[in-house]
Amino acid sequence: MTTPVVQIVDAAAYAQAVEDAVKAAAAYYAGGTSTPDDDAYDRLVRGITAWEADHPDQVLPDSPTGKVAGGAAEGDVPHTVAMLSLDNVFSPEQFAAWTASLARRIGHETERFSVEPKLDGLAIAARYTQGRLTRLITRGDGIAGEDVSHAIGTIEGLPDELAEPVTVEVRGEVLMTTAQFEHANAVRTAHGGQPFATPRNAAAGTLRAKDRLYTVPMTFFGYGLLPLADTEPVLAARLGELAHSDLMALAGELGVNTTASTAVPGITATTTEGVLARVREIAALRAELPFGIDGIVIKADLAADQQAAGSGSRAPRWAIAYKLPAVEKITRLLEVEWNVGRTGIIAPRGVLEPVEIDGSTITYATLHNPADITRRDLRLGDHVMVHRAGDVIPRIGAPVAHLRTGAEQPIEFPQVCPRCGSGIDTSEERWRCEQGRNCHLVASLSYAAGRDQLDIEGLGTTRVIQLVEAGLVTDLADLFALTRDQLLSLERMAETSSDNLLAALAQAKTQPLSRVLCALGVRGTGRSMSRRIARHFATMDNIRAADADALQEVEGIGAEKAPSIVAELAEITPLIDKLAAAGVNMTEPGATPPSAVADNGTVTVPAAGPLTGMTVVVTGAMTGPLEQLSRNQMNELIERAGGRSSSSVSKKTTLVVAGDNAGSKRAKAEDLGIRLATPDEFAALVADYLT
Ligand SMILES: NC(=O)c1ccc[n+]([C@@H]2O[C@H](COP(=O)([O-])OP(=O)(O)OC[C@H]3O[C@@H](n4cnc5c(N)ncnc54)[C@H](O)[C@@H]3O)[C@@H](O)[C@H]2O)c1
Ligand SMILES: [Zn+2]
Repeated sequence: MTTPVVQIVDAAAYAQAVEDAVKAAAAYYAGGTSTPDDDAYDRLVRGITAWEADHPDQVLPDSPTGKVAGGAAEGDVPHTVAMLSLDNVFSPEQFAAWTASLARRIGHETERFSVEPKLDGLAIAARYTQGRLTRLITRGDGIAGEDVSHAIGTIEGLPDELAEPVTVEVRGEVLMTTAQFEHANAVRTAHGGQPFATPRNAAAGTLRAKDRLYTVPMTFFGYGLLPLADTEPVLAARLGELAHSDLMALAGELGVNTTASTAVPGITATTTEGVLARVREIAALRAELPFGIDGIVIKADLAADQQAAGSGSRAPRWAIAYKLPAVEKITRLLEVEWNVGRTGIIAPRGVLEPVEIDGSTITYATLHNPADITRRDLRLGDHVMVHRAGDVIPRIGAPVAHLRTGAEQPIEFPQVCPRCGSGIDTSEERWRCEQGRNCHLVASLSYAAGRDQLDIEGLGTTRVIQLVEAGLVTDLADLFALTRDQLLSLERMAETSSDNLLAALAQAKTQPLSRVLCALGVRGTGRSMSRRIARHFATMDNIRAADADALQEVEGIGAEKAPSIVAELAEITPLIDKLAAAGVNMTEPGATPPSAVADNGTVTVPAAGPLTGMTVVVTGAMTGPLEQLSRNQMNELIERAGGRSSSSVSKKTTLVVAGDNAGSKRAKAEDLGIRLATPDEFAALVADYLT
């Protein structure tokens, strides 16, 4: 997982890159929001490193290379022992090379390794005087850090008082757990602040903030224990001799939180294989951890090995970070979709400008709920931090506010259920369709009653909801069993409307098979596909008898769609039977089944109509005898007359029916020299088929 470098071409570009990197690092360590994502920063630093390797005499003093915190952080409290960064490896091979170089340096194989998660927060030194926590210092530039003692009392796992009155320095990571991060952003935005983009960013910003009106908790994990100047000499000597794993046990006994309290406790291993096995285990658990990790830290466990290895100016030689792929990237939020779940939960989903995270391209990410969108102050067009760990659904974090251009648009929340049109219950953070589990039923009944399906006048969504809520209808077929008395028992249902609805239902039973099929809502069978299937098979029995191969004879049904249509039709067999029993028409007028081979061996060919062999496109407003026809009805008419309907003009088009205000389709037909007809001319052509 080595990201490509930024190519630096000349000294000016190099100077600019150094300036950019120092600026980014300064913001990064101070908890600012204006940082690039880590991959982008690392690419920049690799570019700087590469250029410096070729131009060693032109290295700028500000350069981030070879420095702790990229040279950007500072402070005025000197550290007892330098607080360093870590070098990285990215693969088992690189790790093996590191262990080999360590063995050469110390003159023998490393006897024992400690393996711990690399917590993704920021390093801190906590000084205890006779057991009391007196001072908190950031890592700073490694030599001196900033005093952040004001944060004492807000960091879980870092007790005010140790179990023993010892004078020691505890080092470790301050971070925000996922829950603490959510809480911090809620509190921050409630106080009018911008939400933090990442938990790391939130921890850095919170730790350094002095005069906040509110406090938000963070968590500490210790990974170092060392003596201070006035530590009692026996203890000081002991701390200098203990193995890292023993120091961690001691820290735990003193009351300091360590990784021992997590699902990925630090362990020791004596072989490279043992270390790598643990690396894999921790990587596999990463997505489930309640805090972020960005790798695994491997240390020579024994004090003697550490001393023999020594340290460089930026990192110790006895420890290494085995980096895991970045799980956070910045990309743009393009759109928000609202999906209704099985139980009626209406969940927003963000559509992203595609971004690659850990080897997969991410185009969607969850946004939880409307309150969350408001809390994060997200807008369409925003640059957002996207987080994806393992197989978990990617999440959208906060917007990167300083990248706003002013063209961002507010995200619109739905006013009615986007699936069935009912009201929305907004009393909880997770919005829900008022129909709950019935939402799907209401939506499918409303769809079936629609103009292009069974065209049942008087059966709009409101009426469907009424029927469903009264328990009168539990599926499509129940509609046809409704009685006058039942309808009259409903509110706002007078005699006339009841009779009208019954008449409309009776009429719906006579609709052609294509519309009945469409009304069933089988995936992949919209209006025109339903017509093609119905014309091809002529009867519902034939359709149901068809296997996937037979279905593929219908134009537009491929190897992928066919089996799913077959399976879905099989699933709704009882419903289809119930509809047939209720008297719903199951044949397509004028169509002949494909294998209608007569006894004498001749195949019955469907009667040719005036449009046989033609592909017809309708555009503009219809007038005259065609005025009342919807686009769907026009297409039905074309197909009844033997033609093929299409919605776009191409070289294959044979006729374009162009009504008033016909636009680009007409122009294209003229360009291609395709025959044009007015609505009246067309009506005359298909007069026999107009019903
Ligand atoms: N996005 C940006 O603009 C930006 C700017 C600067 C740095 N960065 C990122 O920061 C990283 C470099 O930062 P760094 O110098 O803090 O180094 P680092 O985070 O890669 O590694 C060193 C740190 O690991 C931490 N750590 C966690 N668990 C540990 C454990 N068990 N034992 C010991 N240490 C442990 C300590 O805080 C230590 O200081 C780079 O990966 C870079 O991408 C990003
Ligand atoms: Zn609904």
